[in-house]
Amino acid sequence: MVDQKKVGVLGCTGSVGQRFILLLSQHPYFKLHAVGASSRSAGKKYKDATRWKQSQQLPEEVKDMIVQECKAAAFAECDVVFSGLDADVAGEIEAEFIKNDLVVFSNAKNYRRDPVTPLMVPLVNTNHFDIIPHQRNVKGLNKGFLVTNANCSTTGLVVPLKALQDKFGPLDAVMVTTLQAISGGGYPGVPSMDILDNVVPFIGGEEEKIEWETGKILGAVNADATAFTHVEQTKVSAQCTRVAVMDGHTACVSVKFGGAKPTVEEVKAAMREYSCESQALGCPSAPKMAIKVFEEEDRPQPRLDRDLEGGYAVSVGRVREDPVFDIKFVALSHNTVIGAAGSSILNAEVAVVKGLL
Ligand SMILES: NC(=O)C1=CN([C@@H]2O[C@H](COP(=O)(O)OP(=O)(O)OC[C@H]3O[C@@H](n4cnc5c(N)ncnc54)[C@H](OP(=O)(O)O)[C@@H]3O)[C@@H](O)[C@H]2O)C=CC1
Ligand SMILES: N[C@@H](CC(=O)OP(=O)(O)O)C(=O)O
Repeated sequence: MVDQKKVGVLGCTGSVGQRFILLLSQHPYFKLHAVGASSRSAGKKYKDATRWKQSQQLPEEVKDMIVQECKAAAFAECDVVFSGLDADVAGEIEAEFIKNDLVVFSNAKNYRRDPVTPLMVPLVNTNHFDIIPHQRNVKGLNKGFLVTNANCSTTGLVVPLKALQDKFGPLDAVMVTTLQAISGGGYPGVPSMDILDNVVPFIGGEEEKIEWETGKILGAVNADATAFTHVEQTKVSAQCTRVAVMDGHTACVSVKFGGAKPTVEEVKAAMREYSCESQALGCPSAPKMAIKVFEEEDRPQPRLDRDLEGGYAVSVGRVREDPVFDIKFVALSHNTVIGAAGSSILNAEVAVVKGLL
């Protein structure tokens, strides 16, 4: 039995913020204590500040919470602060929280490349928590620390890649084409007249994030836990598109192995058997199966499969030989659960079990 920790949510009114509110309602480790957003929302009751866009009801206990300005003083009692802030403001606001020795789990891109900050996908690299004592030294922190989670498309990609890397060694090349849901752009997101009856073949900065973040996430922490060693061998090429799907990012992936090419059945088995630390630690949100491998020739599909394991698992299907690369497959992940808020929450659960909180 874990003593419930008081948690805050920054950016509580947004697409990711709303998902935090839902996932934290009735959470065994965490109790929502404070919520923050911009000065447009501050001072209002949550139910009046937010345009609730989730298919589940707004939890009763959150409706009348007063939205705070995103200042550390208003969150001083929180054991953990989850950030779903717009990247334009996340850098400065999260820095102020860290300076005040708070624990921040961020969804924003601002500190993902920081050399002492983990870029963590909870189904892949929770061992990167090992750097936290060093981060505290570098930043002069006592109990606070900062962990970021990855870009949502990167998240859905690196889970199957990690299963393959663990089993068959470092990969040589990965080519990925994404079909990304509109909720990935926040609310109100892409105008309806741009996305209906259409595919938009550009998401600013997305391809570069996938190509860079993969190497840090699949990499290691060095021997004295002071730096991350990126995987340099695996070259990643990404093309990203926005499609008229509400939630759930699809990725069409081709892989070239560094060593001998495994069979399709060996690849499927490696993914089915893959397990990770957040599962081994018994974290409440960890999926039973990190990767669900479909045999049906027309799966996974966002509408049918995005909520598998509450959105915390990655679905893979159509595993087959690639005549140019070695193997190709389709992966699907829920962009606001395992791709965003759920990732932060599961990372924080691991931190609780590891005694970092
Ligand atoms: N959506 C997704 O699938 C994913 C998103 N992310 C990242 O998560 C973050 C949030 O994304 P998303 O929820 O989609 O974005 P939204 O645009 O839906 O929400 C942004 C939030 O930031 C708040 N905000 C804006 N300006 C300020 C300010 N000046 N001070 C304080 N708060 C402010 C907004 O509050 P208000 O309502 O008051 O304006 C709102 O709560 C981004 O950094 C995004 O890149 C990461 C992975 C996936
Ligand atoms: N760009 C992603 C969501 C996102 O905000 O990503 P990031 O946190 O890497 O900026 C999408 O459009 O689906």
